[in-house]
Formats: sequence, C-alpha cells, structure tokens
Amino acid sequence: MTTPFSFSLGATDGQARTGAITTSRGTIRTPAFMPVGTAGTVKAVQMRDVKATGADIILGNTYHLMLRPTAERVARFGGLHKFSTWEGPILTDSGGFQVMSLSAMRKLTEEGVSFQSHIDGSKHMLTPERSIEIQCLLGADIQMQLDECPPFPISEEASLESLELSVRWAKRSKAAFEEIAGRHQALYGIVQGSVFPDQRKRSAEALQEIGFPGYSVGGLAVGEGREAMFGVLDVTTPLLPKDKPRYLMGVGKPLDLVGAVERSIDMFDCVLPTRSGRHGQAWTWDGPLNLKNAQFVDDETPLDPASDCPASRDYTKGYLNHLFRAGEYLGPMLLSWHNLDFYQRLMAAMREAIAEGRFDQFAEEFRARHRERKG
Ligand SMILES: CNc1nc2cc3c(=O)[nH]c(N)nc3c(CCN)c2[nH]1
Repeated sequence: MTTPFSFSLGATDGQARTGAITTSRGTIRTPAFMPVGTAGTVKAVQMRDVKATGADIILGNTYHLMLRPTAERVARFGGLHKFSTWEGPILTDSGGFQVMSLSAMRKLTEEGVSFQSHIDGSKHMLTPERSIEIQCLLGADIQMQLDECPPFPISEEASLESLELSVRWAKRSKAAFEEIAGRHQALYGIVQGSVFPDQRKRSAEALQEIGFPGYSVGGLAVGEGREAMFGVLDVTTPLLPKDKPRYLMGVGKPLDLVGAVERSIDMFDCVLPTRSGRHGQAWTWDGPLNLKNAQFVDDETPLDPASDCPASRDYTKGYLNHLFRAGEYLGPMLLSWHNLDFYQRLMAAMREAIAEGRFDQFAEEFRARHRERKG
C-alpha cells in the first residue's frame, strides 16, 4: 500500500482524452467503465471473468454492504478485495444516492441521513464521517464524499439548498478521510446543481476550493434525458481541473458513454450491462437485442464471433433464446458476461480512437450504426 493515487493524461482529441489512474492495486485505463458490484459481487459473473473482459476497476456500494454483511464483518475478512477475490482497484459510492432510492423512513438533516433498511427495517444513520469509516473498512481505493443527489425535476432554490449541503458534507468527508484513510486511497468530490449552469459552476468551484484528486459529476441520469445530461456536461467539465479524473455517476447506455467521452469524461459506472443481461437484453455494435424474441429461436449465429469472450463467441443466439425461455440460470450468466465484454470493447475502441486522433470519426460511425430502437 505505498503507491500513492495519481492520474496522468495520455492523448487528447478534441475534448476527449485518454489517461491512466495509478493505484496501489493496479492501473485504470481511461476512459474506463466500472462494472457494478453492488453487494460485493458483479451479479452472476465470476470475478475472474469480469477481469478477463478487461475491466480494471469495479464499484461497490456502502449502502448495501453496511446493511449486509456489515462493513465490520467485511473488514474482519480482510476487506472487500479479499472477501470478493477482486484484486484490482475498487471504487465505492458513499450511500446517499442508494438511501434515497432504496430505503424507507428516510430523514435528511444537516448531520446526515437516517433511514430504515430495505432488507429488515432496521434503523441506520449515515453521516459523512460514518460513510468514510465504512468505505475505509471495506478498503476502497477510490471513495466518494457523502452527497445528496437531488430528484429531477427540482426547483432552482431547492437545488441550491441541496448543492450547498453537499458542499458542507464534502468538507466533512474530506476531514474524516484525512483522519483515517491511507495515502494510497483517494476521495472524490461530487459536483451537483441539477440542470442549472450557474449552480454547476458554484458547486465545481466550491469543491475545488476544498480540493480533491478527482471529481464526480452527480445528479444526472435521474430522468433528465440525454440532451439535458449532455448540456450539463458541456457547462460542467470545462470548469473541472484537466489534470484530474472526471467520473460521470450511473451512466449509461453505449450512446451515453460515447457522448460523455466526447465531453471529456474519464470514468463511468452503470448497472445496465448486467441488469439488462439478466433480463435477456444483449448489447451489440448494432444496438440492443431482446434474445427472448421469437426471431432468435432458430438463429445459429453467436452474438459476436469477433470477440474472444466465450459468452459472445461460443454460444448461438438460439441457445441463449432457449436458456431464457427455459428460465435457466446460464442465460443471465452468459448475457451479463457478454454485455460487460461489449462495454469493455467499446471503451477500448474509444481509447484507441482517441490515441490515434480519429475519435470524431469513430463517434460518427458508431452513432450511425448503433440503433437503440428498431426502425
Ligand atoms: C443511474 N443514475 C445515477 N445517477 C446517479 C447520481 C449519483 C449522485 O449524484 N451521487 C452519488 N453518490 N451516486 C449517484 C449514483 C450512483 C452511481 N453508482 C447515480 N446513479
């Protein structure tokens, strides 16, 4: 645990850029997609297969792990890396977003947020200090400040109030982090301000006053729509330091990833590849396919013969269709694996296009080919 966290910029092409985040558990090639491992597992995919898809880092969630099996128990097992057998870097979210989207009886105060577990109704309190304590017990390499992700839509005054609270919590998170975290760990600030450009500016400036080695763009992918999300990125990323990673939280579909890389985002996380895979949706260069659809019953072709991922190369669409119709466990397993592999191949293709100065052409060709909806 001696290598301090650092970010080095690689190539730039327009606003898109490649880079490398060095951590004590390995290097993260950016732009990077982080598979979501909410409860210490990337659902239905073994960590060795997650690694084989090319993922350099996965995400874990404070909210879920504090409730079950508890952060203290994970620490007794040696931390989340050892517990889950993921040896690379782990980023953890701080819990506020999940409390608001999952728990019951929530009460938000200056101190923090109290809530009842969605699992057994037990009462809990998350403060900036407790969230950092949990993320350190888990052993997360990259940690998040506790923040409030405002709902969308939200009034300008309510958004400003929420943003100011998140800034106060950013200060408290950093103070707690500096008390107990190691030099090899990093804490990101989270920019809020909903869809209001002046508030995004205010949040970005306030967080840089406090000073973080990386900045997340929060408050998006909450129903505002792609164009509004891109509009917020257009005004926000230019305000952030170029020499520090930018992480767009909870995003997204392949077209979102391309548009956000175009707007100088370096890191992403999204449940879509695994969640949609569990329900029979396969993501491909041409767009999503619903493999339960009758059109695939006799389809003898694989999802992507050009991939070296067994899930994409060795199984026919007809077999996958059969697995889902039969309710076989292997269906969700193979499709989650394939989708993660596709997401990593998309990220690798973007990194390569940026390095070769042809990202505009790549983005244009991808948008022409990738049909999100038939017709
Ligand atoms: C799916 N859309 C989405 N929007 C988010 C915003 C925040 C956000 O504003 N703050 C935090 N802490 N997390 C967020 C997350 C969770 C990311 N794994 C979001 N997910």
